[in-house]
Amino acid sequence: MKKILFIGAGSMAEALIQGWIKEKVFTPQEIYVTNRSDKERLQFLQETYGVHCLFDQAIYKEADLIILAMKPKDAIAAMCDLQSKITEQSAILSILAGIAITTITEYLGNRPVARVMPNTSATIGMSASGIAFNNEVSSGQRIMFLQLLEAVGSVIEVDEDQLHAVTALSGSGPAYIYYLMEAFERVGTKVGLSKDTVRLLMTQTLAGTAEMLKQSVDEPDVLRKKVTSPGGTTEAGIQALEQYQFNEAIEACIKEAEARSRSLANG
Ligand SMILES: NC(=O)C1=CN([C@@H]2O[C@H](COP(=O)(O)OP(=O)(O)OC[C@H]3O[C@@H](n4cnc5c(N)ncnc54)[C@H](OP(=O)(O)O)[C@@H]3O)[C@@H](O)[C@H]2O)C=CC1
Ligand SMILES: O=C(O)[C@@H]1CCC=N1
Repeated sequence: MKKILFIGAGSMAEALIQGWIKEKVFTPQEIYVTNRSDKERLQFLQETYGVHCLFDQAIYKEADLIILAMKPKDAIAAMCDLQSKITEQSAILSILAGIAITTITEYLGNRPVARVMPNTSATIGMSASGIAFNNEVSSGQRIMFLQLLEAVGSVIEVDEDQLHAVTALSGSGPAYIYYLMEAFERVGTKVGLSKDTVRLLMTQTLAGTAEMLKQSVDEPDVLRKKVTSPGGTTEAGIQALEQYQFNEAIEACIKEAEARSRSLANG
């Protein structure tokens, strides 16, 4: 039986735990979770998913894989605490935004590290993840890491530096879409629909649009033009988006998020 140890028990740890258990990648008995101080949170995870949250210190040395899942600002303290507890062999999977692999090996020693940027849709097996490895990762371990992320969605290997952009786009991406949905629901009720009706219409519209982009050979602008009748409703809506500088807003959003990811490395 494997031993997978999560250091950090927040939203993203829970998303991966849920996804891996649902996809039968690990059994709950194979998963160990710890945090800094929030005992109620650990109790919730233990009761909800059946994972181990109270365990012997020996587990640190026995763990096959250690997952760094605390906030970037807490990473150095967590790694300082971890360094004497783990063996030289254990591999690391880091989901920390911004923190370089070299920072991890500086604190935890030279060892196999996969740096991953998943998103919370891992909960339902729909994450879009970026991944980068250090040279200590063997070809077998590389396959293992890729399979772990494929089990909870899609995964693409990128240069480590590109993970900042991945973080700004797909790591944070679900929040942008939820924010968009909040706006649709707010305005949808102003133009006469119930919130439930807006939710139903727009979740299906988002899902259908994503599927069209996956299946169609056409570029997004071609697909957009097929919706946009001259003098019609879509044209009026898009003109309003342009008037409110939609493109500038999106550019600022992604650039700010990317820059924040880079700055997280500096604490
Ligand atoms: N949320 C998201 O959508 C995504 C997050 N990420 C990355 O995942 C990481 C976690 O994010 P998220 O789950 O949102 O964070 P949360 O704030 O939800 O959870 C952070 C967890 O880390 C624990 N923690 C803090 N310090 C330590 C420590 N020294 N030792 C052990 N555990 C510690 C906290 O414990 P306690 O509560 O007891 O303090 C808490 O359980 C971040 O690095 C983030 O960049 C990546 C992709 C998407
Ligand atoms: O907001 C954050 O910093 C993390 C990284 C990507 C999503 N959440």
